[in-house]
Amino acid sequence: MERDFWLSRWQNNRIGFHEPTPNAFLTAHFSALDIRPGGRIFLPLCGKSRDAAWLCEQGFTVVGVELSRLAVTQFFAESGLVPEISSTGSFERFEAGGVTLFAGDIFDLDPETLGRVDAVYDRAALVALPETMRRRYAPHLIALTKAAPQLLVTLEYEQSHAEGPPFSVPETELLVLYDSAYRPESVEVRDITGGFKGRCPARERVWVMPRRWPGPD
Ligand SMILES: C[S@@+](CC[C@H](N)C(=O)[O-])C[C@H]1O[C@@H](n2cnc3c(N)ncnc32)[C@H](O)[C@@H]1O
Repeated sequence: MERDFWLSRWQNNRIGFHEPTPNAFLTAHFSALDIRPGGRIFLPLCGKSRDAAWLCEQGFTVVGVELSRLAVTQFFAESGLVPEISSTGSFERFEAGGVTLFAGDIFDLDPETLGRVDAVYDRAALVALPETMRRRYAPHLIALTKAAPQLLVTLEYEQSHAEGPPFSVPETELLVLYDSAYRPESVEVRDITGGFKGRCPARERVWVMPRRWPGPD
C-alpha cells in the first residue's frame, strides 16, 4: 500500500488492526523459536503493538520499524516511557525500556542500522502488503535479519471475494516467498468468526520458521 494510505489511517485513528492486549498466537507460540534470554526480537511494520511490551516482559529486547511517527510516539506514551530520540539516515530512532523503534520505511532500512536480530515476529506485516510488495518484502526481510527465525501469522481467504488490506497469503505463496531461507511449519490454524469482513470464510495460520542454514553466531 502507498505510504499516504497508512499515514492517513493513523492520523484518522482508523486502526482496527491494533490489539489492546498481546496477541494470543504470540504468547502461545513464541517459545517454539527457542530464543535465548536477552535475544533481540524484530517487529517489522510494528504499529504501536502491545506485543513489544510483552516480549520485554519475557526478558527480550525489541526493535521495530514503523512508517507512522504518530504510531511510534503513541506506543511510548501508552507505555508510560519517555524515549530518547535520535536521527539515523532517513529514520528517527526512539529508544526506551528495552524497545527501539525506527520511524520510517522498512524498504529504506539496512542491516547495519537495524543491528543484530535474533528472531522476527510478524503479525499483520506481510499480510498488510499487496502481492507486488510482498515479493519485495520477503527477500528484504531475509537480508535484513540474515534469516533470523521467524514467528509469522498469515491470513487466508478467497482474495477475489474481498479486497485487502489485510491480504490473503495462501500456503503456496508463503512457501514460494520463504521456503529457500526457512523451514516453515504450520503450527495452528484458526477460523475467523464471521469470516473476512463478513464477506467470505477466513482463517489465520501461525507459522514457526527456523532458518535453513546455520545462524551467524
Ligand atoms: C496492519 S498494521 C499492523 C501493525 C502491527 N504489526 C500490529 O500488529 O498492530 C500495518 C502497519 O505497517 C505500517 N507500514 C506500512 N507500510 C510500511 C513500510 N513500508 N514501512 C514501515 N511500516 C509500514 C503501517 O503504518 C501500519 O502501522
